[in-house]
Amino acid sequence: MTPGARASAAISILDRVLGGEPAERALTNWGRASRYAGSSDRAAVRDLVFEALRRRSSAAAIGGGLSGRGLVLGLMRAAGQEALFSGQGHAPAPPGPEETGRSPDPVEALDLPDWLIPDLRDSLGPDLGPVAEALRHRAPVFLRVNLVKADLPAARVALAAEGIATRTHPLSPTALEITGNARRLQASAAYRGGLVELQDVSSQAVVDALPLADGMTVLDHCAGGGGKTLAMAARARLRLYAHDANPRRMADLPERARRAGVQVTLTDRPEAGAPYDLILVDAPCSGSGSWRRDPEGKWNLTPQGLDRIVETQAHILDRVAPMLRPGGVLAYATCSLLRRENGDQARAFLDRHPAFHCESALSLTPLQGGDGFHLSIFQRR
Ligand SMILES: C[S@@+](CC[C@H](N)C(=O)[O-])C[C@H]1O[C@@H](n2cnc3c(N)ncnc32)[C@H](O)[C@@H]1O
Repeated sequence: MTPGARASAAISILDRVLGGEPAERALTNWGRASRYAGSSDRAAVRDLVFEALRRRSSAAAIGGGLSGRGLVLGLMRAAGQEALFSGQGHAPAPPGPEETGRSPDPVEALDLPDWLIPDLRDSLGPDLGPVAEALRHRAPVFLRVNLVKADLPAARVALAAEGIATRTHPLSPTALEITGNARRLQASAAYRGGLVELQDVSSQAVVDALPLADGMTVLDHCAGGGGKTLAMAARARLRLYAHDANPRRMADLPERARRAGVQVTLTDRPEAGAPYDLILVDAPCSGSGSWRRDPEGKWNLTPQGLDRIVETQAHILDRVAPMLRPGGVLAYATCSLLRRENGDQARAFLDRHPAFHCESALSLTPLQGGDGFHLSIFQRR
């Protein structure tokens, strides 16, 4: 496919996304219907779609409208590549007089939902502008070295032998950032053999901060795909339980645990395994710290949706608190940048549960390299 044809494909996919179809599904449907597209075409179209979503409001202003065409035209114009809209071959038609566009205003330039900007300003203070800018760019790809199977230098060597270049990262001693040939990872022996897992560096830093020790009984209460479950299992010999309100999200966890060489028990009745020494609540949240990876999330969040999320977080904390033994640790994490979901939620929990005190808290934003994350560690007296 020519660059112009890729732009046309991105336009049609973005139109479907703006019409309500999830981006992954729209990309898959386009891929199925476009057998002529090779793997590099698919990757390029995907990159364009996600870049347009990360910069939705600024690209729409520059491109003259919130449509697939406006977004891609805005991206191309901003990059000095408007000539791609040539109308030749499969390229999009040249811009018409109504598509002159304009510079984004200061709010549009942040590429954040308007309604959330006061909350984000309140939460991030002077970091709002730099964080918004970071969220306009694609996230780096991080690996977690599985210490059950390899140390960091050995994993680096194994990856390098397969052409995958990496560097270490100061946020976590198990993290490697891929600097070359990320697309080779899934087929690599190092990945298939469980030496490394895909995991954001801030997620790793959150697990590093947990006071885990051999022999502990631990519950990962919102395990999802099990990224943090596996990271905890690699840190110490634990009796480890994984639970999720949507058990289908844990479907791959047994196979991932087998590949990683660790043991995890899935449970739909976490109360049955109580009392626990440590419970991790990696709570459902706005996802605002990971909008680089999930840019649709930033435009799909609504004020009502956020209220519901905050309520659910409080319910989950109230449910797990009695499952801890006295002296046990409750770790509350979100990949959110918002105070409502982080510090405010933690304070409200302590108000409702005087038997707990806050041991420590950690807040990360994309300015430190990984996703935005918050961790509060509470101890039951
Ligand atoms: C942020 S994700 C977890 C990510 C996962 N810990 C990881 O590291 O890959 C939040 C998870 O919480 C689950 N969840 C939502 N409401 C829940 C509830 N009331 N109780 C338990 N899990 C819940 C969701 O299904 C989702 O998988």
